[in-house]
Amino acid sequence: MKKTIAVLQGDGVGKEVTAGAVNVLKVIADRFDHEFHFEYGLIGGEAIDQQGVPLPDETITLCKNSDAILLGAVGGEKWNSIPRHLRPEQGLLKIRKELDVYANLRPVTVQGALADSSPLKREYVEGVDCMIVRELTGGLYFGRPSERVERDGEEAVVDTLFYKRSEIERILRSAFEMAQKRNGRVTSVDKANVLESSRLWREVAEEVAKDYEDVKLEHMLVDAAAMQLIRNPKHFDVLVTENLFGDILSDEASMLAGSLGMLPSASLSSDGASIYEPVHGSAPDIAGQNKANPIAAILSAAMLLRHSFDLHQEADKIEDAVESVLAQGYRTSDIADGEESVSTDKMVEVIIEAIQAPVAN
Ligand SMILES: NC(=O)c1ccc[n+]([C@@H]2O[C@H](COP(=O)([O-])OP(=O)(O)OC[C@H]3O[C@@H](n4cnc5c(N)ncnc54)[C@H](O)[C@@H]3O)[C@@H](O)[C@H]2O)c1
Ligand SMILES: CC(C)[C@H](C(=O)O)[C@@H](O)C(=O)O
Ligand SMILES: [Mg+2]
Repeated sequence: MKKTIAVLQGDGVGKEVTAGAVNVLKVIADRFDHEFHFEYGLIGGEAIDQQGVPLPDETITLCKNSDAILLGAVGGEKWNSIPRHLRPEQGLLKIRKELDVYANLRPVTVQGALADSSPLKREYVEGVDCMIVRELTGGLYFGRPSERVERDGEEAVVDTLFYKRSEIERILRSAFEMAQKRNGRVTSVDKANVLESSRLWREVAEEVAKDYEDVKLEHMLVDAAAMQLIRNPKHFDVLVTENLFGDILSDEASMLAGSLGMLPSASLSSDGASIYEPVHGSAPDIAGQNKANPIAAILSAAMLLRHSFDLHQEADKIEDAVESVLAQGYRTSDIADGEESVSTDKMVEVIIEAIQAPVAN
């Protein structure tokens, strides 16, 4: 198979972990006889430094002409004081919008070998297998106006939580379809006791549910969901929610898996290229130290193979390799529990060795 993959490494640890994921994909291409072309593009702080904008037009063109996009992370201290519309994060939001990748899948699975790395007890987290389906191109992040205003003679501010019915419906359909392939349960998370947007969300969820009789729908308020994720994480199969709630709940859920450095994601559009990126950010506190956990980025590459190229055996190979190195005891410092840890590069190296290892008969 011949494919072009756009690589947007971004800033901070984004560069380090994406380099690892690209190396893993090269090894997969070799082993399974595929041709992957990697084309690099600028995004985030690096793009601001080189071209004055967080998402140059060439990057958009590159992504639109590629079969899939592997992204690292954007942002960092250096760009924190520039105007908001020019910040690295705006580049990320813009590429998501340009490609219309509205369905952000964030699987939360707990590796058996890491069940003691979570702050929760092993019995609560072992066997957790939840799919967070986060709406990614609407809500508060994109609603207008979003600006400083003056009210009653003082400085004030307005952000807008805006959704069209069609935007709510399509993400809910993605969640129901996902549940059909999984364990048949959808938890729709909202704040319908307060927000009008959530009331419409709930109405649409009820309507959509009629088309999926094999799926059981429940509604949960977001504050309660945040609590249930800790109290009884195994309760969840597919958790679907709007943009901001999904952002927050997925970082929370990462602690079930032991670290934010473990969680991959896929951002899918209905047609066109999809984006694959770790859930975490540029981690300025550990950037440049060869310390970041590359597993979230590597598992994102596995999601790329599965969702964009239909290469399931290849994706399985990567996921099995990750599982096996963790079982052998390799840990980056975020999951080492104070025990001995390995560098980013070493973790990538052992994962690649596990991929290349001959299959036992
Ligand atoms: N998708 C993205 O590009 C993305 C996502 C989140 C945050 N950000 C940006 O990243 C910058 C830093 O944000 P933050 O510090 O709040 O969030 P962060 O996700 O970068 O880091 C939060 C914490 O998790 C740790 N961490 C993150 N990834 C890790 C990894 N792979 N291995 C080990 N530890 C890891 C960090 O060291 C830090 O302690 C900000 O500019 C923010 O806007 C970008
Ligand atoms: C950097 C930020 C805009 C982004 C988001 O909130 O979507 C990040 O937190 C994420 O989860 O990908
Ligand atoms: Mg986030």
